[in-house]
Amino acid sequence: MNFEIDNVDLKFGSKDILSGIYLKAEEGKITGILGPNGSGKSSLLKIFFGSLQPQNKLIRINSKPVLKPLYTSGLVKYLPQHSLIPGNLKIKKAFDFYKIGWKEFLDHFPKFEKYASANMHQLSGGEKRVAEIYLSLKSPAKLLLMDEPFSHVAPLYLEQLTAIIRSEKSGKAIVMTDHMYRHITELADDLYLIKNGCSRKIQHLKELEEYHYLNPGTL
Ligand SMILES: Nc1ncnc2c1ncn2[C@@H]1O[C@H](COP(=O)(O)OP(=O)(O)OP(=O)(O)O)[C@@H](O)[C@H]1O
Repeated sequence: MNFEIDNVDLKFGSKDILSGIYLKAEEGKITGILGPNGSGKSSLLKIFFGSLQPQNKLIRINSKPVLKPLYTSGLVKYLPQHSLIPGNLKIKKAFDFYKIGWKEFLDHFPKFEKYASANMHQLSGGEKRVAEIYLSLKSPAKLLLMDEPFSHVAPLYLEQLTAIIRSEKSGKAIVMTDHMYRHITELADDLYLIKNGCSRKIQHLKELEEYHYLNPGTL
């Protein structure tokens, strides 16, 4: 299955944010989006999901236009930049709600055993993010949109999560953006840079320096 978003024009008031953006996400691949602060990455994910209405856009699934918001299709899961799960919900309830096995989660992350009867707000920011990323990855969605998944996550958990991401990608199209660009460049099969309102498909990492996303000599 493949998902395309095309001709995205977004303005807030008189400010142009995105102009003629194109991005393709394919099943079995991780599509990375990089871009400076305020370049419109979160907005693009919201538009893809269907929760933000731009001035113009076209979404296609397997080359066929889709006019209804994608979230109504049941095919897409969106991990927002900020919290996904309410703080007053018990973590085990969240796993029940998503129909994801708590025991299987503990096999990966045994340190969470102590939170078996805790509310989400009792977890640290990074721990909460680990649980949210895991729930998103294990969801049956065909398109997974992840907005800055790695913020606040410590290196050991990051290693485990990237292994799970690699093992889950075969049946999904995963789109992710993060300022921890090395994680994105290592994971991504396809990479886009959003800058000055435009999207560019990156073929060689050196282009990230040429387009002034990274300082010369960073790579
Ligand atoms: N609801 C809104 N109303 C007005 N302007 C907005 C709104 N949402 C976002 N913006 C503006 O749109 C631009 C793009 O924001 P967006 O959050 O999509 O960027 P981003 O690339 O995800 O940024 P960051 O990397 O800092 O999270 C910013 O200039 C932001 O101030």
